Amino acid sequence: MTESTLVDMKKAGKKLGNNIILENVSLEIKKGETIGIVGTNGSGKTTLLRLIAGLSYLSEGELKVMDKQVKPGMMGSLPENIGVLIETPSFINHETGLENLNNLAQIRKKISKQDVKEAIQKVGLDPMSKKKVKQYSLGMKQRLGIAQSLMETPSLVLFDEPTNGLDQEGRELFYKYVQGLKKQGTGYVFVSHHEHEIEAFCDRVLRIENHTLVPLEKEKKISIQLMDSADVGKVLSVAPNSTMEKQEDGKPVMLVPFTKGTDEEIDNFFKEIAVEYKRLKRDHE
Ligand SMILES: Nc1ncnc2c1ncn2[C@@H]1O[C@H](COP(=O)(O)OP(=O)(O)OP(=O)(O)O)[C@@H](O)[C@H]1O
Repeated sequence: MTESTLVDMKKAGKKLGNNIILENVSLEIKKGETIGIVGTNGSGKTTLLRLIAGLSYLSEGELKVMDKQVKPGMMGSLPENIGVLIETPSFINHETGLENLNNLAQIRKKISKQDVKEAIQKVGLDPMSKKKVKQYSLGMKQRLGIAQSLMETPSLVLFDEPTNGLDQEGRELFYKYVQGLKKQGTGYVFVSHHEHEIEAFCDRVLRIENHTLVPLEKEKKISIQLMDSADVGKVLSVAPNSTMEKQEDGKPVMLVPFTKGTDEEIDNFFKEIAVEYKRLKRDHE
């Protein structure tokens, strides 16, 4: 554990009733790192996030979050600078988005009303809208939940399926916002079923298998040529570890990292972000 460690989980175990959910889980997250967690339904992904957030406690092992030991009875003395979006965000329905976030910002009094407005703008919502949250669509609520979790520039953010319900624009804005804070040192844990999205975006991806965390096999890169040069930004927004290689016939060639995946799955990933491309080769081929 060093000064730049945000999360230090050692040999952690979690039982719920008589069921073992997690066993022998060790995880270290450093400043500015994006960690992806994948796994089948019911494998324990949300449980892991809840443990790190201090919403639930280990049955075995040790957990430090920003140097504070997380253990039963410490509610209220948890590290304050954690942003959390776990499950559906809940807001006061008869208030506007701005009113909701202003009220929440009052709890810690870390940011100004102007900061709240800017966070709402960053997710593509209008802070001055008179719409009450009850009139929001699912995607709008999700955008507001993202603004809430990021508005105070937390050191660590825990995201459970953050892009659920987001359209293409929402996802691009989300990744841009996340990437901006990452550069300032914010660390992230992403839980998602969109494996390719998470693999392209995160620095490291781990899978929960047989109750424990297993790193996904070493990164591979595929070489692609974009049909439209304007799409470079789109690829970088969801796969920031990609690199621009060269131009061929005026069209950019990029290397995009994937940990695994069939050709069809990778095609679907690019379809989802609406990028037309031609496959050149995989670097491991
Ligand atoms: N209160 C509880 N008591 C007993 N078992 C529980 C309880 N809550 C959850 N579980 C069990 O814990 C396991 C892990 O649940 P969790 O929600 O962490 O999985 P997940 O990987 O996030 O699933 P999903 O992909 O469906 O969101 C599941 O098998 C679930 O049945």
